[in-house]
Amino acid sequence: MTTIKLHNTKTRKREEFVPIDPENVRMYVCGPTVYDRAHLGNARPVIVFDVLFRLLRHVYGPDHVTYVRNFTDVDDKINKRAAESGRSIGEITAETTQWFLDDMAAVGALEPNEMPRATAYIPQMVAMIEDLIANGHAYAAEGHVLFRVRSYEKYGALSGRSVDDMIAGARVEVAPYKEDPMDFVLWKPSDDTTPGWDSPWGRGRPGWHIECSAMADELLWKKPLGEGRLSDEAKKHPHVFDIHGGGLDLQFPHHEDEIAQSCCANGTDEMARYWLHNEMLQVEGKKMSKSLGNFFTVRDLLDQGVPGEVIRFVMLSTHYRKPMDWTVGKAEYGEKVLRGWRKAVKGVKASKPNQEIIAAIADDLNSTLAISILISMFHDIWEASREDGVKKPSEYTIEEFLASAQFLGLLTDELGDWFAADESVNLVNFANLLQKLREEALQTKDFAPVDSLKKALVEAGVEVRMSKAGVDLAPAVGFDPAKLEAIK
Ligand SMILES: Nc1ncnc2c1ncn2[C@@H]1O[C@H](COP(=O)(O)OP(=O)(O)OP(=O)(O)O)[C@@H](O)[C@H]1O
Ligand SMILES: [Zn+2]
Repeated sequence: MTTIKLHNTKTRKREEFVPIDPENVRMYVCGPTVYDRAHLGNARPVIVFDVLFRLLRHVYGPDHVTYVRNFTDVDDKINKRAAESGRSIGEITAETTQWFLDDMAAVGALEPNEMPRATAYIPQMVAMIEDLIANGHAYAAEGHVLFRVRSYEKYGALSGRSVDDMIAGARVEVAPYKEDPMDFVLWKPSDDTTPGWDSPWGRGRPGWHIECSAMADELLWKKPLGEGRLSDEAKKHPHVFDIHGGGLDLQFPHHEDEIAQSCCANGTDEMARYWLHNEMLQVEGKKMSKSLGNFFTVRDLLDQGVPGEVIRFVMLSTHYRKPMDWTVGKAEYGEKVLRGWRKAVKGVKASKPNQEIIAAIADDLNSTLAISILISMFHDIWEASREDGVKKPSEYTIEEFLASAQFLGLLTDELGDWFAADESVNLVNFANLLQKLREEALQTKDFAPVDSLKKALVEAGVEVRMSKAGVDLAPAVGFDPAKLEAIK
């Protein structure tokens, strides 16, 4: 069996991944707050953990992996958006959730097994908060319930920092009902204008962190246990699951708070075995984020004609624990490479992925290495097929190359529409027309019609080569068949 190694934030070490129950590998990743289109940064954890999901399914079998990613559909940012736009909260969250699913499918992410919405798990959150109050880790005050951070001595272990250091670096809200400024909200009161649910502390709504603790426990522990799916070994580690993921920006406070809530409510000494954090997608050295306003959405790029497959390729080219920038140059390069690959695998049936690719991903998700192996595999196969007499045999097959790319979620049928659209356009007619105009121009000495057609073709992303031998047209980077339609 393939050995998987993962960098565990908790120990700050690369460790061999050993699941609690290999028949039921369990992973939770924090999902989006649904009030706006996903920006490109939001797509990074989705793609990173999709690669891990594919690896786990490959190693343990697709029926033996449970991946849960939530939708935060109760949050003050959503309330604010609803108030500003005059639309209902339900309408905004339903629309944004669907946008997110469409945009993430466009970059080739498989859907997780469970995608719980926070508002469907309020009773579980209330029950967990009641447990925390009962065992002294939380207290109710003025309609709020707060987690007593100083009551959990391991608080801060994930980040490796002391509580005092963290307070110094964070914006903690001081409020009269708090025993300590560091204490965080588990429940807060709602007025008539904000969504609320009845609770032992009056009508209110949950704080952000509690939802992940409650939903992870419900879907990764209680549900599989109830269905009789967990092994005896797994039952020896109640409430604990294998992998918890998210962006590095969530490490503190969100993940520290999740750990504190889960461990204190469940009486465990860990929430998850392995904690993985992706680094940030940046814009000029700063995290791309909605609050900073320095973002563009995945949909913006798709609308500009950047194929979702190219976005995926560019993301995979940088290791998940390194910050990265999006550049036009990277997208152009990705499109060029993918166009060449897609041309070569037309009609090819995938066989089995190459072991080197799997080994690269199993080594702390080294997708950068996996992409460079794919590039050299392709080059090797191409060299072997040259018809200039200098053939050298390739150790790879094109079927294996295709399976290896598909293992990374590239060259799949689902992501192939952009290339099919390229292919369906017959450039020969344009080449003939250009040739005809050129011949006429040589007689009339009026080259304006030639120049104007050439300009329109270049604007549509067509590479135009004119020589004595004739006219040669080929799709280039940014090729947009829709613009060709307009020329007709
Ligand atoms: N620039 C980024 N690069 C990589 N991951 C990111 C980036 N921004 C957000 N994420 C991740 O996307 C997911 C959803 O984050 P969230 O909805 O809080 O977005 P956000 O842009 O950070 O919002 P805000 O600025 O309003 O806090 C989280 O897992 C988060 O870690
Ligand atoms: Zn979370």
